[in-house]
Amino acid sequence: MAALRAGARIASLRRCAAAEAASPASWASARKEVLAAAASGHWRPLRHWYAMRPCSTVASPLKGSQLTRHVLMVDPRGFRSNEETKEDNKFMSEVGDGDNDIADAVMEEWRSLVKQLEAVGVKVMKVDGQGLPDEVFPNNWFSTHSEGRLVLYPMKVPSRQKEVRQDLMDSLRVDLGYNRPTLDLSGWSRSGVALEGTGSLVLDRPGRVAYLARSARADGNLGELWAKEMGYELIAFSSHDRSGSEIYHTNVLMSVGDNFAVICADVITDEAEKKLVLDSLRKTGKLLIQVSLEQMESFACNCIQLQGEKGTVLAISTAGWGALDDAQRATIKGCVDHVVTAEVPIMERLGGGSVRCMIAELFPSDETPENACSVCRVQSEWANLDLVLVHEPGLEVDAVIPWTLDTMKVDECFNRVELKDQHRVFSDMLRSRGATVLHVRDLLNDIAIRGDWAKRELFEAVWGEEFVNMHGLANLNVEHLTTGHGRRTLDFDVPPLMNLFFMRDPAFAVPGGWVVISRPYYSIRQMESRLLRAIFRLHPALKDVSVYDGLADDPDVNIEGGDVLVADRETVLVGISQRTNEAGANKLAEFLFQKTPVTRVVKVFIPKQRAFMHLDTLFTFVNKRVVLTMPYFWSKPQVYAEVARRVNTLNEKMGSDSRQAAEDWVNEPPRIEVLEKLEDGRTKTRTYNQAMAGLQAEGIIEKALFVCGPEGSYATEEEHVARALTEQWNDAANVFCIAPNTVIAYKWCTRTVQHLQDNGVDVMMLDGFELMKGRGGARCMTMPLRRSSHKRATEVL
Ligand SMILES: NC(=[NH2+])NCCC[C@H](N)C(=O)O
Repeated sequence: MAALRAGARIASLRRCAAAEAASPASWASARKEVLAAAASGHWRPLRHWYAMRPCSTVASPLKGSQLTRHVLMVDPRGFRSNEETKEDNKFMSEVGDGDNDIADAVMEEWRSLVKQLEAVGVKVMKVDGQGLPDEVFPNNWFSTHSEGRLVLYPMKVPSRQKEVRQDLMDSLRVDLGYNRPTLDLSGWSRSGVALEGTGSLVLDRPGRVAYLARSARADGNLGELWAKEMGYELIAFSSHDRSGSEIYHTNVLMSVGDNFAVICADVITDEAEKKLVLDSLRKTGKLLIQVSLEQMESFACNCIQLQGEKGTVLAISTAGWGALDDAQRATIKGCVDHVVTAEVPIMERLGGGSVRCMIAELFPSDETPENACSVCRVQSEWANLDLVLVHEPGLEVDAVIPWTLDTMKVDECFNRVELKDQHRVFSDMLRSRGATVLHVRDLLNDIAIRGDWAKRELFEAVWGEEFVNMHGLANLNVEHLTTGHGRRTLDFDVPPLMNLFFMRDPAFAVPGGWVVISRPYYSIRQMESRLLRAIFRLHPALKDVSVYDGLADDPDVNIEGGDVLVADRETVLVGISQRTNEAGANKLAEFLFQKTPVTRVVKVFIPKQRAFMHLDTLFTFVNKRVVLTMPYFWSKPQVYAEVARRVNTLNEKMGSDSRQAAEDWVNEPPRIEVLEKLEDGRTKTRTYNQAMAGLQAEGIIEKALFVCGPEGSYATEEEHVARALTEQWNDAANVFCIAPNTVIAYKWCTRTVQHLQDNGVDVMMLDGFELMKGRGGARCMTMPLRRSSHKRATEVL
């Protein structure tokens, strides 16, 4: 599926590129917009990419090595002097004719460099070129990082943008164990902003410093974004060659090894900037080898230090090495174990790049899959919350009037201001224990701000191509994706997503790093799932998350996240309820057994009533194997039947015709059915008519706490159930476990809160009077994306 998606994405990017080429005006305005955003410091994508940086294993200073033994090189089968790059690459001195001879000769230069590197024990991954003129310089479009990350870069000219190879990246991601989201900056090229990989950025990896000579190929603002995202300090400066032009790539004027740096400081004309660069190199312990302008022009700085089998290696061209004087060469020899000098004169003259440019370093991930912190990792309902997605209710609330309550699936009209405020307090609570909180609205803006092509893709994914064409992209506003689209009050072409703040339901994370897209029961909620699917597909920091959308379009299936509880890494509970049917649960089980570590799916059959619309309205975890649920619900459903009968009598006496299906509690009591995946791939089923006893026998729960207090604490069981039904209606059972034994609960559910506290549960109380009118609690309002198993500092102390 990932490959398919990448294919579709590339196709649509091409479409957009073509559209932009056809309309230079919109291209120019997009560029202006982006640069204005850059200048004003509004880097929206940055904020979220940065926030999404996994918190426990962020690259720390002095982590990792400067040198690698693994490199990737692309053969120059399509090599030719590129008119497009010649414009600002002053190192290209000729344009070739006699193309055939050149191609052979350049291939020979490349092969002999590969051989020489291999001879000293550098491992070279050789990749067949696709026939593009400059693809022998792959270090410009991607870089790899031992923190488990790949970065893709925007190239200045169209012929070079084509070098970006998704297929290659997909296999590198697997082979080198990169389990963090790819930082894909390549889309910026559409806005005319370039940053050409380790051509533009010369990295001191352990020192976390990135040097950047500003040029048309090295945008300072984008460099800044890169540095923030990757945890580096950026040192940007201007440079000028002898004709006064900017030097096109930083890596032709400097090279940083692990203990030395070669640099032509004369080209840094601003004295303060020059001092900054040299001081930084000295401060980070580099022995400086300063070279002249002439030496730089012979590619003396376009060299790279690598790790060989028997010590470190400097790879440099014969021209570069030859241009150095004896003293400089002696100093370098004192810093490295071997020097490899490669004969690459044609490449240098016609390509304007030398040895360093041809080598893309591969830094395998130094994180094991187990401790790696990918974006999506949910293996329980209780581990510390790291990353969570929410939606703050906005103007969609205006669609709720007394006459639309049923359609909107809420039970009261809201006070808009209070509703928002209460949700903000909720987000703050989530943050207060260290979680990063993502908002749907921000993610949508992150996508759309990348350019019209991205906005189009987003609207087409959610509202369909026809709708977008009919209204015109310019008339569509990202805000409307949540608030609905209509011409007049309450006359909607697409409905407002009033229930989107119950983020739990439209999609849900399961073990194995997957997000599953739901298929909601009511059509008013189905658009929410489409929106979530688009976000996971298009947001740059989420698009590496594996998404299963096989349920989303299946008309036989109903499933909502409120019914799905991750008991542990191998066990998922699925409520069979008003909103989720057996077809949904079975198909989910099939997927989980095939693609994830889950081996047990427990179907929990509950009454199909609005009050218990999802399993999580009456059953949530507060800690490992500890749950909060309704009293007598699982063990003595006849108590509910009795309360229902009394209510029916009362209603009848009072002349009301409202009735409860009392006998259903006796005829179809809650029960569970366990599907287990066997070693041979087949599935075994066990049924327990006593659900609670079954969950205990399966080792899924050890202890239960009850809404409104412990069982046996009221004069009669009926009284307890009557009290509990009232608090449960206001989501007393729908608590959100933010860390082991720590939950967020509505403060109005006083009896339940008291009982939790009596049992040592840390309860964060939320004033949710408006929120609960929507008939959902704290768990309903969250979509956890990552929970970590490590202990937080506060727990260890
Ligand atoms: N996971 C939950 N319990 N979500 C509650 C959703 C409430 C929402 N008003 C609905 O009826 O759909």
